[in-house]
Amino acid sequence: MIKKVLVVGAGQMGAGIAQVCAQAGLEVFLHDQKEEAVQKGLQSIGKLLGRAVEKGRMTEGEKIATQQRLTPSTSLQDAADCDLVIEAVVEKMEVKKAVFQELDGITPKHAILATNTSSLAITEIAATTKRPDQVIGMHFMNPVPVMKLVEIIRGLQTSEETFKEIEELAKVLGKVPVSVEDYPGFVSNRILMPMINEAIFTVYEGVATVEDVDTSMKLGMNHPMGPLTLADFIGLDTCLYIMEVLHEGFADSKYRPCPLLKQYVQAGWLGKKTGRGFYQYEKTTG
Ligand SMILES: CC(=O)CC(=O)SCCNC(=O)CCNC(=O)[C@H](O)C(C)(C)COP(=O)(O)OP(=O)(O)OC[C@H]1O[C@@H](n2cnc3c(N)ncnc32)[C@H](O)[C@@H]1OP(=O)(O)O
Ligand SMILES: NC(=O)C1=CN([C@@H]2O[C@H](COP(=O)(O)OP(=O)(O)OC[C@H]3O[C@@H](n4cnc5c(N)ncnc54)[C@H](OP(=O)(O)O)[C@@H]3O)[C@@H](O)[C@H]2O)C=CC1
Repeated sequence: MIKKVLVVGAGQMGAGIAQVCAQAGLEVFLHDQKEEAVQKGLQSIGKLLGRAVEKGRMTEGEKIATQQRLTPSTSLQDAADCDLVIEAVVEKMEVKKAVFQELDGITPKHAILATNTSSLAITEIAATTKRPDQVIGMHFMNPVPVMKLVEIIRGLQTSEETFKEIEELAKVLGKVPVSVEDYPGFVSNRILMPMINEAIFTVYEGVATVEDVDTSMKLGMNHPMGPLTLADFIGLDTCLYIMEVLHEGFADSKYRPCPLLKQYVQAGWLGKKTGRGFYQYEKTTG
């Protein structure tokens, strides 16, 4: 039974995951290397819980109880008595592997190690641990408190017991789980990211402006956000890493990342989180 969770990475995904876990009654550590990042994550959770109280979806008492279940962490040793770790650090294989190796040595034997990776191979991450049967993909969508879907990805070595526990947890969190096999980009990003990349190509080739591309998809296809607004929201670094995983994983040129996407990432224009991407933002979000 999963009661205590540590979330690694207090960025936009990690904070959202920590929030929904705490709201569901779990004890949660929110971990990042820097104290400042943890505090930023906790602040954003506090704001969203405040909004939930204003909207009448939660009482002030429930908000306080949720916040009391959230503990800041800057040491991975806090995972020593956790039943589950959900990793949400940057989308880079070598960084995730290092985190999983460290966690493997810290967490109790029964603990499940889950990754929120958008595209990377669960099988490869699992193979760096001594418990590959207890490693699994638990891919939440952004913004986590709002979006219902969780892709649950089995690595080649993932046990049925691990899969069932995580599937059950997703339901406890109020999410709808779908079962996905371990192929680059899984289902959601294999379909979404080439569309975003193509939208960037249309701007790169001068077919239309950023605004007109977004308007086409919003008003023409009823998408809630245009693809370039969505790319900024996801993070252009994350979009590029996912395209690179698809390109390399399928060895198919149809997944080549648009040069403009590469250039924006090189410039540090990562979207909403850095204040500039295809659009400009007030630099408030983390
Ligand atoms: C990259 C990956 O690996 C996978 C991914 O996640 S891909 C990204 C998937 N996500 C999407 O495609 C999101 C597409 N966009 C949307 O669905 C909507 O624009 C949206 C839900 C984000 C916002 O909805 P909206 O109607 O335009 O705006 P708004 O009315 O302000 O917000 C609707 C609700 O969402 C909440 N919300 C909006 N942004 C939020 C955020 N960043 N965090 C938490 N909650 C948020 C608002 O509080 C609001 O809730 P209430 O009405 O209950 O207060
Ligand atoms: N953005 C999205 O829409 C979605 C993203 N994902 C996936 O979630 C993961 C996180 O993405 P997102 O939240 O957007 O990214 P962010 O950049 O917002 O957050 C990542 C956080 O992890 C921290 N971090 C990096 N390395 C470590 C480490 N070794 N130990 C602890 N913390 C670390 C970063 O700190 P610092 O900045 O100091 O490096 C940062 O605070 C990625 O794998 C991404 O693919 C999944 C679904 C949707």
